Amino acid sequence: MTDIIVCKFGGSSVANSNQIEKVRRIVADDDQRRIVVVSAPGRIDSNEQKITDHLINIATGGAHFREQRLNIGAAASKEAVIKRFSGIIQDLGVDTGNLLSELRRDLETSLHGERRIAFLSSRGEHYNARIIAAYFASKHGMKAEVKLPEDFGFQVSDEYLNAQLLEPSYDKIATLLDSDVIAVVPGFYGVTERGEVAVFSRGGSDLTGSEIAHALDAARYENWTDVSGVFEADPRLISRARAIPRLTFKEIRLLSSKGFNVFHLNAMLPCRERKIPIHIRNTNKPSDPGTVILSERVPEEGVVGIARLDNVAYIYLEKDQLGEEIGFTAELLSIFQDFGIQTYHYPTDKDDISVVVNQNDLTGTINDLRRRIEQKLKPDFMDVVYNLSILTPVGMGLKGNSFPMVDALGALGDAHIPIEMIDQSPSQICFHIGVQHAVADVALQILYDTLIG
Ligand SMILES: Nc1ncnc2c1ncn2[C@@H]1O[C@H](COP(=O)(O)OP(=O)(O)O)[C@@H](O)[C@H]1O
Ligand SMILES: N[C@@H](CC(=O)OP(=O)(O)O)C(=O)O
Repeated sequence: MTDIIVCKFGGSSVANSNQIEKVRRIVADDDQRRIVVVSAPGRIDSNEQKITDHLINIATGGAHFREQRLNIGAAASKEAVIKRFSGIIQDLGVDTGNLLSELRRDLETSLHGERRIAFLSSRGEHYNARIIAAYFASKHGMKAEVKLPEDFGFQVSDEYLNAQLLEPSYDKIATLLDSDVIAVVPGFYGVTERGEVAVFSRGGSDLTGSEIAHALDAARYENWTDVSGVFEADPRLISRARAIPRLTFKEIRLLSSKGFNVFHLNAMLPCRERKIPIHIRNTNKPSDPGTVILSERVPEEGVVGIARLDNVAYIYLEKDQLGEEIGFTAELLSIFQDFGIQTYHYPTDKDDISVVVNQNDLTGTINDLRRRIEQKLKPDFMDVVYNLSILTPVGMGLKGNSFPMVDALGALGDAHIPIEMIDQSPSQICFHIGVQHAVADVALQILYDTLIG
């Protein structure tokens, strides 16, 4: 293990010059903080959009915001991106040469399809890292340099919008420590073998930081955001929720995959492999203790957090003895795979099965999907149920302890909340309760009060 700390600052921490100054102070405060991964500027306030969303909107000719029913065209997004970066440069008072003309040129790229979306959506991180490194170095005499993925060889697969890091990158990442400068690295993107830009899935700067921590065998991976750690429930939904002091890698994996969007669900994997603690901290309150994520902890409670996933649908099939038909489930799941639809659970019984999915993935494909299932598997009955929310209590203390599950169902029953689905995870450290979206707020509140509050 080295004594290096890898820090990642999320979009909210680098959204404007005030935030960037807070980042500079945090980095300067500990000389072990040698790697600084930065995101694109995030929201300054809730009616602003993230720069990455503006960039995707430019790439898609305005379709990205149209899908979210936002009336912001591609030209307006272009203006917003340029305005935000020129504002940051001006407010920081830093000389960035012809960086803004480079940005304008990049926004006019002639790339098409996924390559276009990947390239444009990476520009937020790319330009922010260059500006932040210039600010660190020129204004305060810090020894800092930008290290771009295309220069040091952060190589990824050519799945342009869902890239994976390639093995040779690990040796290249190690070269970041060749000199004693602080390396400012843009998160979220890498380059393919052919030198094209490919991005991780959304929120993927967390992954950049985690992969770098892994490659350098860092002492710690600090993930700086705008909340004081991982909360027991989304703090926007449960105002009483508190930061969780300690979580295991397994617990954060389950919470992130079931709706906590504070930390990318795959970002714990590279750290887990080398037992590198992850520390989630608040850029606006650096003295708050935050949440530490590690290999093991002694649970003092049953449930440590409750995640919520909205926009869930399931496809339900009935066919006599399908549960005995070897290969039925495999064939059904391969149809979803052919349509590029990720499946979450597939509870099965003797004569029926349901497949749980993100309902946005069914937009535009559901009719073709149904047709293909009918042709291939000839079910007796098929139905699609939309607008569910899945609530997932998680905690190491649930293993072998069914009381919280009983309490949860009892409390929802007392409140006459209809339950659409129940499922216990094979690990026994979480269970899922599906309810109609319309009652999800009340149901989450009841579960919080019963299991944690
Ligand atoms: N359980 C949770 N604990 C903490 N934050 C959560 C949780 N669930 C959702 N969030 C939201 O995640 C946000 C932080 O994630 P994100 O917006 O990706 O930050 P960043 O811009 O730092 O990458 C918080 O502001 C909070 O609204
Ligand atoms: N900017 C990218 C990657 C990222 O990780 O952003 P953030 O740190 O703001 O979640 C996105 O919006 O998806």
